[in-house]
Amino acid sequence: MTSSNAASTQPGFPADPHYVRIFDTTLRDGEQSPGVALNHAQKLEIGHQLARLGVDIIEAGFPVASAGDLAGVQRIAREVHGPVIAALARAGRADIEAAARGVEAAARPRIHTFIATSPIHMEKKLRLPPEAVVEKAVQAVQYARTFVDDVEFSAEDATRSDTEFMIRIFRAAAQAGATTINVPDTVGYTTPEEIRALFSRLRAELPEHVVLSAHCHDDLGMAVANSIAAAEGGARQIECTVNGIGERAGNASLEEIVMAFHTRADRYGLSTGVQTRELYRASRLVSRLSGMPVQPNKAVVGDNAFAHESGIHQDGVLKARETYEIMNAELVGREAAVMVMGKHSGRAAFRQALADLGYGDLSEEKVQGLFGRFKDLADRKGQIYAEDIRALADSRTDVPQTYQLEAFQITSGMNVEPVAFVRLHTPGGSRSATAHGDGPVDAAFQAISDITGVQPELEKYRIQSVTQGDDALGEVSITVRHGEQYLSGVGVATDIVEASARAWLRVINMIEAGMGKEKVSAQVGTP
Ligand SMILES: CC(=O)SCCNC(=O)CCNC(=O)[C@H](O)C(C)(C)COP(=O)(O)OP(=O)(O)OC[C@H]1O[C@@H](n2cnc3c(N)ncnc32)[C@H](O)[C@@H]1OP(=O)(O)O
Ligand SMILES: CC(C)C(=O)C(=O)O
Ligand SMILES: [Mg+2]
Repeated sequence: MTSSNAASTQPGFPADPHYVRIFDTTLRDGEQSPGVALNHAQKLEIGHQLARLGVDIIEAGFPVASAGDLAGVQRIAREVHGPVIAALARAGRADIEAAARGVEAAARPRIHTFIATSPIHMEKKLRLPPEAVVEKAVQAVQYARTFVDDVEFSAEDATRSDTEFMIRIFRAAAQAGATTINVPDTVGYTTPEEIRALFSRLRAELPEHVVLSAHCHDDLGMAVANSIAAAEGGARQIECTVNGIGERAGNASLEEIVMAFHTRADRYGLSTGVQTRELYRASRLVSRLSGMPVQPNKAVVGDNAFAHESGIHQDGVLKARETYEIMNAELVGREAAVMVMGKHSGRAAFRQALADLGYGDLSEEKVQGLFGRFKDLADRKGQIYAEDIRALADSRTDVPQTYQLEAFQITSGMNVEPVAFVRLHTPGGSRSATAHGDGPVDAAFQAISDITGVQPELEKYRIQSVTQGDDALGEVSITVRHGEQYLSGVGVATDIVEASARAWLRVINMIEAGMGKEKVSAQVGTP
């Protein structure tokens, strides 16, 4: 269990001492991601989604940065209802006035003012002695309080600052009227142990009425762990962004923090007001509007976060979802777990995939046969889509495999006569032939016919892609005439010449088996 915080009694916020406020800074720190610039309409769309999500505070921008930023903050303050609307300001009158103008229309406005407190920032960047920094901080908070009741003060680069100096400046800021004291790990330098201890100390040293806040960056990949550790130490506000976007490696990811508190309530005993079912929608929206894709293996919202490809995992999930899922996909607004079919998949998932596609009536023997072919295909193709499985299942019509394709090689190009080398497994053993043709497919047909001695006439030839992706399956459908007989066949493979050769071989095997009719249709899959 985490230490409690008597400061959670500020008006407008839940009084529960174990409630952690979510301060979303996607529109301010998130927008500071290199290359991201959101227009007003986009900011507003995200703002409305953040309100639906139930965040407590939206930091809408940094109004002194530009007239456009000010107008964007003003629009959110006017149109987004529910959360507190905050604006950022350096410790200076012009910034604070701009921030005040930005949030003046909000029902619950906040000014967030900051100044750096680490030796390197004070000396090299601000070029101010510590005394002057404290004075500027106090003046900034006091001036901000002349506009709004809710003022947040941040000590930029806090985690590289001297703790005693920080306590001093925080006490002064609280005395000047700051209601929230924020501790940014501006450069992502701290560790969970360090920040937990820092917050415990600050909680003990600072007046109870101020809320302590953590603002962590992800330079060492610890932003979420550090935010949670800060909460264990007494933070009751966490600053974060959707998808963890932000300066450099980004900020702490909102969805990960929220789901950590939710999933491990037994460990932390903390809660947030976030509607978890809106998380995925928020993630997609921010990704689309910011142009920053979400990595597939991203926790909670990545494409693979609820996908299973390994047979052992799939079998477990089919028997009981909880075997391999600690969260329910629906709880974060996603569709239920996805079974990705590939070379690591097992029979249980394959059987289920067949049943889902309407092939639940196949005998166990048929399923076993198809499973072997599925594995071969997966080895060659990687991911297997529903269409691939359908194509496999549809190819089950039994045609004696008198001839089987063993290997082929094509030479083709511009101003070169196409040549095909084909090797077949025949009743008399392996046999091969090389043939020329009008094109590579024609050459392959010719080589097969030379080996088998069966020479049907091609009546129709159609090719289409039956699956998605760079390695999609091509499906070739042919109709041939052999004497008075008409035969149709389909070949499926990742290589279109191979798909064509398989279709051709299929009809030849049908001819050999005396299956030719006036109109016969058959299908063939890979091997
Ligand atoms: C950790 C963070 O995320 S902080 C927020 C970072 N976000 C941004 O910077 C985005 C918006 N920024 C901007 O548009 C511009 O930088 C502005 C409008 C804020 C300032 O622009 P400029 O006046 O051209 O100043 P510039 O950016 O070159 O330098 C920053 C100045 O602010 C000073 N400064 C930095 N932080 C603070 C602070 N918290 N309080 C007071 N002054 C500060 C610097 O010392 C420097 O002052 P100097 O010009 O006297 O040396
Ligand atoms: C302005 C402050 C809160 C900040 O973004 C940081 O220090 O990272
Ligand atoms: Mg930041």
